[in-house]
Amino acid sequence: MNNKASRFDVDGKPLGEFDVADPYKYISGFGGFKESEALPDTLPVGQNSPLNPAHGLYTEKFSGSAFTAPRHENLQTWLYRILPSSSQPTHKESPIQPFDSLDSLVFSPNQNRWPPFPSTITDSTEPGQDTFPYGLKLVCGNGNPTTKDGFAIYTYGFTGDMHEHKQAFSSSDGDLLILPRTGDLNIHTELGNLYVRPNELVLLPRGLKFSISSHLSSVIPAAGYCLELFQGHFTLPSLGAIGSSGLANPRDFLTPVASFDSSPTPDWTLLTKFSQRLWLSSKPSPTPFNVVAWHGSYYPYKYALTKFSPIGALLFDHPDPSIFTVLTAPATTPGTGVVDFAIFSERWLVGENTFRPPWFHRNNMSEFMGLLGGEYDGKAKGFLPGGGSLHNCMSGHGPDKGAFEKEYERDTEDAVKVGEQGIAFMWESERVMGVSPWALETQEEAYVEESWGALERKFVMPSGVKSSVGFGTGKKGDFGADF
Ligand SMILES: O=C(O)Cc1cc(O)ccc1O
Ligand SMILES: [Fe+2]
Repeated sequence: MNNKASRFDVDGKPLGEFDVADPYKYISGFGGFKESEALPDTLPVGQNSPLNPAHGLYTEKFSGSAFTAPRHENLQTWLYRILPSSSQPTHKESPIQPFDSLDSLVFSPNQNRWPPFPSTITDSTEPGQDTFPYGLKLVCGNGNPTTKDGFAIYTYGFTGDMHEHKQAFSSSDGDLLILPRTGDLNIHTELGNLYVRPNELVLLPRGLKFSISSHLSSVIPAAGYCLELFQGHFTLPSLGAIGSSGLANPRDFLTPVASFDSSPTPDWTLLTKFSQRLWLSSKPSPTPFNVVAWHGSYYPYKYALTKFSPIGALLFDHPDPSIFTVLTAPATTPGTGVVDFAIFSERWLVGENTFRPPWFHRNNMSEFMGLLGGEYDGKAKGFLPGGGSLHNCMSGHGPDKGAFEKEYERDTEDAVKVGEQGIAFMWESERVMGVSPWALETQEEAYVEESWGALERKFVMPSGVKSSVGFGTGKKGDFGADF
């Protein structure tokens, strides 16, 4: 495995000179019970809510599921903190509302493609209104956070520093899955700190307060993709016949260790996304990053996509993209995702007598795709790093003419390495996706025509066969069944 695909600026040039080592410590492993304490002897022994918690801390429960959820889906964490969340100031609705409403989504059978999304989203010049929460822009989705139903897909871009402005953000609407494309994310959370680079994912669960800065933002804006999951949580896919390892291996998921700020000064602003609206703390709050120790099963994590171990066809035919599933958020229909997250990363294509790029297809599931760098082997032209595409339920798509012709003319069976320069990803859903008015305006009008309009007929009728085999005029007596 190499890490060539690790870092790119907005034009796709490697960013090596800005490389910074991840300064934080993590606990490894996907899911399950974890514990961490920033001060020794903080976690209670043999119980959760002792009469007098260590060091004069308060006990607070933080849950990601109903108390009564089945054990394997039950997500609860105990926090031992300097002050509980209830002591933080109440909220008032923000005069600035950065989040476009899901009520205005437009549903269309047409295919969509976007050129690179802008890396500066907010045009506000007010101090503090150029940070991550203000830089989220709704692209598409389906659902409603008040009924914990569905998801939303955003592009983001920001230059402001939440740490500097002492802003802590949380979404009560859902879990945030962030894929940075440019700019490292230095993230402080209630449960500890994460350093997330392009080609890594970070999952910040519903309700977790966090603050993001990007040390590169003075050079280039931090930009990327974000999915907010209103319904359930992501989990690793079952591997079935693959066996017990491969794809995203559980040990490569990293959760931060506890880390806290003991400052009593009330100089923080709490920003809360609640029912698609932004709320601000009614008065300055002391830091929410005051959790000294925690234990439980509800926490943030990060994962380097370059650690994904792809599994594929070794002899012939192109398999379904579900073999590249990193994480899945299960729907109620068994085997189906509210959102499946798949990646097309560095891998060898080896199929013999096989059209190796994706086939032409139209699917029951709807597919949003993005590109974190380089090229996607399914497209020759126009699908660019930082851009996106949406192929909704039953919308025909597949390789563009360039990719199709190149493969059709291939006269060698040599194995080919693809995905070395960057990773394409797909958020696939059982839901039909609606597109925001902003995204409709910024999409490329000529996408379909440019990609597939010039596909040539290659059909050759075998000699001696009538031109309407089996297909009559429909008029009386002409059923066409005369071949
Ligand atoms: O549309 C796409 O490019 C995504 C995709 C990839 C693939 O290998 C098979 C099916 C599919 O939808
Ligand atoms: Fe597809």
